[in-house]
Amino acid sequence: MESLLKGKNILIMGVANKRSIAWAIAESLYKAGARLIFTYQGEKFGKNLKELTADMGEVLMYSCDVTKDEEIKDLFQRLKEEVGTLHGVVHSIAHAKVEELTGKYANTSRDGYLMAQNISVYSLVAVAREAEPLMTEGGSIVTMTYLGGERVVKNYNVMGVAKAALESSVKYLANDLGPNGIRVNAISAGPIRTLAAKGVSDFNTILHEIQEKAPLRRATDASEVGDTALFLMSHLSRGITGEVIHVDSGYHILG
Ligand SMILES: CCCCCCc1ccc(Oc2ccc(Oc3cccc(O)n3)cc2)c(O)c1
Repeated sequence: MESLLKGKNILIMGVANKRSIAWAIAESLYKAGARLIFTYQGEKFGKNLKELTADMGEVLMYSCDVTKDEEIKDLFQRLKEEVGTLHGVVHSIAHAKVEELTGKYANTSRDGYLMAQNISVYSLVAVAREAEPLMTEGGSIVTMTYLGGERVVKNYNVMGVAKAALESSVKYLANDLGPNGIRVNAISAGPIRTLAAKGVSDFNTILHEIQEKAPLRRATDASEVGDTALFLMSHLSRGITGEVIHVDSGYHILG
């Protein structure tokens, strides 16, 4: 596996700390020989990232607030100058108001709905648009989704509707970018105890349910998602685009 991604430049957006799914993906891609570039949002996560990547040698990292088109444009302009060709993008960014990740979905506010869509869905559209011109040798874009975007999962609410839109966006982006050899896919991960997961009510209930009922009778480990991302970034998945791959111990197959 140490050379599957040799010579590939891959951008990873969304590392907050060592428990982030984006960090587990970074570890898998790094072990496969990729050259990693990171974006972070806010000084705290920037500091965490500097510490996490200390023994990775030269690593480029940029601050990027994905709610600002100018920041996305500037990011890719700098990547064009400092990296040149991009072979992959990992998008692991989402947000919703924590008070709207509990109770009735019908109580979602207009600005809460728009914020969830803006950060969790539209950011991928803008990133894909700006990344395309740098992906001159083709490539792969991967984003993160969850079962709550396909069917009702209690409390997931406004984020579920955002993930439904994200999964549809993946298909439309796959169609747009396919002619240039750029694939666009999503990984639907089972619940993993991340900083973000702290914002979802009753997370522990769902995690327990999976350990009891999922075909593999265990929760998803972030390294499983990391390795699936490695597959999606590599030549091995060259025939796959517009797809959602479930890495969830099989839980999604149950009624
Ligand atoms: C009730 C569902 C239990 C399983 C949820 C699995 C999961 C865990 C984390 C996920 O990612 C986020 C990302 C941001 C997010 O919004 C947040 C998180 C923390 C604070 C905050 O103000 N908003 C909620 C979930 C996600 O999309 C899905």
